[in-house]
Amino acid sequence: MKMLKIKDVEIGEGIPKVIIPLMGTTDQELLEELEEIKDLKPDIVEWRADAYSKVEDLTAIQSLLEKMSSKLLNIPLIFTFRTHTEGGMKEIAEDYYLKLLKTVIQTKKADLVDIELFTGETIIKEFVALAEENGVYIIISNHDFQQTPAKDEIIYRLETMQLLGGHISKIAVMPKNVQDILTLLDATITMKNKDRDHPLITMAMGPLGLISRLSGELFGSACTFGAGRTASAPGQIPADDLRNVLNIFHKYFET
Ligand SMILES: O=C1C[C@@](O)(C(=O)O)C[C@@H](O)[C@@H]1O
Repeated sequence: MKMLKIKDVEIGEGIPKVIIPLMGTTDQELLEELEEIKDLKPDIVEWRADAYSKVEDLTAIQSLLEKMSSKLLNIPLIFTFRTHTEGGMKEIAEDYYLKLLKTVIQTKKADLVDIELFTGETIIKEFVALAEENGVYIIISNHDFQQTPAKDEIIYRLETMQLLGGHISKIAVMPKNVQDILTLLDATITMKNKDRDHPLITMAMGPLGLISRLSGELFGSACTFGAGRTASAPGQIPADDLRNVLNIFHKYFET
């Protein structure tokens, strides 16, 4: 897996990088939350803007992004609006979703922007080109809160993300039993062994899926989400517990 270096963070190399989500709803809450999570030493911070009360105000988004990026300094920032159909907190029109992502990319204040695979191939390719012009990286993502697709389907989605030019591919699935976790891990290791040129992030959500959030160094998931003030998905454990396990794993792990 080729490594992607964003600021000083080497994604796809060594210990999986810990991403802490910001889930505040107001400017004040978000800025306080940001200070709080900085103490947890995140490798990367994700702003889950679908939780933000003023997400439909582009000027408010731009000004908050500026404040966040100036406070985060060398910590990369991901901008994510998780759509309602993929588990997000707010429903917005598709046109606005696209306008929002475009505005964020053009501010150049987020290092990475998340776009969902089902947005459509043509649009995604346009966003990848726009991001590259602006020095921003694209995570193409997919979330299944109902089930775990078959291994071939998971691989197909991750490969499609790569073919569309995304810089990182991410899939989150919901396991119904232990076998589903093996399916997700099997798809992940299969993709890792293809040795394509960009990092993957995979996870099984909910309490059953916890092992997938801890074992990325072995199976090939380059980043893992840990909760700061509030978890952004079921199954996320506190970031400091997560880091402890990742460190123990890394200490005794030999490639
Ligand atoms: O895509 C993801 C992964 C995630 O859903 C998780 O399961 O940790 C959490 C989200 O905030 C993030 O955008």
